Amino acid sequence: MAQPVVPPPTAQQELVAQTIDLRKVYGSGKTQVTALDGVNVSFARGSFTAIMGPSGSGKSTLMHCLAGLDKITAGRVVLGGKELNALNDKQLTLFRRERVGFVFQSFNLLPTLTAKQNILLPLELAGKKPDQAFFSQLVDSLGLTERLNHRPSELSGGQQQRVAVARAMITRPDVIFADEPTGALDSKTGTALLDYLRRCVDELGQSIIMVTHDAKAAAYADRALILLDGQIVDDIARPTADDVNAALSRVEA
Ligand SMILES: Nc1ncnc2c1ncn2[C@@H]1O[C@H](COP(=O)(O)OP(=O)(O)OP(=O)(O)O)[C@@H](O)[C@H]1O
Repeated sequence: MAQPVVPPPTAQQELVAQTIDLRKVYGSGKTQVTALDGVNVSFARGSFTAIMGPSGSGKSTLMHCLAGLDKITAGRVVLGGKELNALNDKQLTLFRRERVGFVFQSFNLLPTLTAKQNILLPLELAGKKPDQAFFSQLVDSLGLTERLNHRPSELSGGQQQRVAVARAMITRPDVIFADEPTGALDSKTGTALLDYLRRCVDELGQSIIMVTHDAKAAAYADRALILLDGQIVDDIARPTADDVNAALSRVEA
C-alpha cells in the first residue's frame, strides 16, 4: 500500500517530536525484519496521539525509537528539539530520565513506598526538589490528593495507574509514552484512566503518545495513526471509535 503524505501539525503548533525517513531493521540475512519502513511523522506539543495497527505492524518499535530506547537503522528522530542520533548512550539515558515519561500496562510502582514517594522518586533520583505548586496541580488533576499516603497495595488498580502517570509527569517530560495503559484495568476503570490522561493534556499541556489495540481508547486522542507493515497508512484527526475500527478493517482486509 502506498504511504500517504502525513499532514504535519499546523504551522502555529510547536512540534514535540518528529521522525524523518525512519527505518528500523532487526537482524540480518534471512532472519532480517524491517519493522519500520520509512516513517515520516510529526507530533504537536500538547497533543494526545494514539498509535494503532495489527500485531507486528511496528507500533512498539516506533514508540521505542521515538523514546530513544531502540537504536534506529536509518533516518532521524527529533524529540524535544534534540536529535537523538547525535546523543551517546550516557547522554541518551540522561535525556530519557529528564525529558521522557513512560507508563506501562503493569504499573511498576515500588511496593514499599507511598503514592507520594513513588511520584517524587524520579526527582529524588535526579537530586531535584519538587515544585510544590506543580505537584499539587498534578495530583489534583489525577484525583490523587486523598491517596498520597497510601502504599500501592492499599490502592485500586486505577489509582495505582494514576500514580504511575503522576510519576511519569513529575519531571514535566516533553512526551509521555503510554504502552497499553488500560490493558490491566477493567473497562470502567480504563475509561476513567483515559479521562485522566485527557485532563493531563488539556489542563497541564502534556504531550502523550499511546500505543493501544482499543478503538475506544484511541477515541480519547486528538489523532490516531494507523500502522501497517512498518508504514503509516492512515492519520485520523479527532478519531471516533467507529473511524478507527473502519480504518483497521480496511488494513486488515
Ligand atoms: N528485538 C526484535 N528482534 C527481531 N525482530 C523484532 C524485534 N522486535 C520486534 N521485531 C519484529 O518487528 C516487527 C514489528 O514489531 P512490533 O513489536 O513493533 O509490532 P507491534 O505492532 O507493536 O505488535 P503487537 O501489537 O503484537 O505488540 C515484527 O515483525 C516483530 O516480530
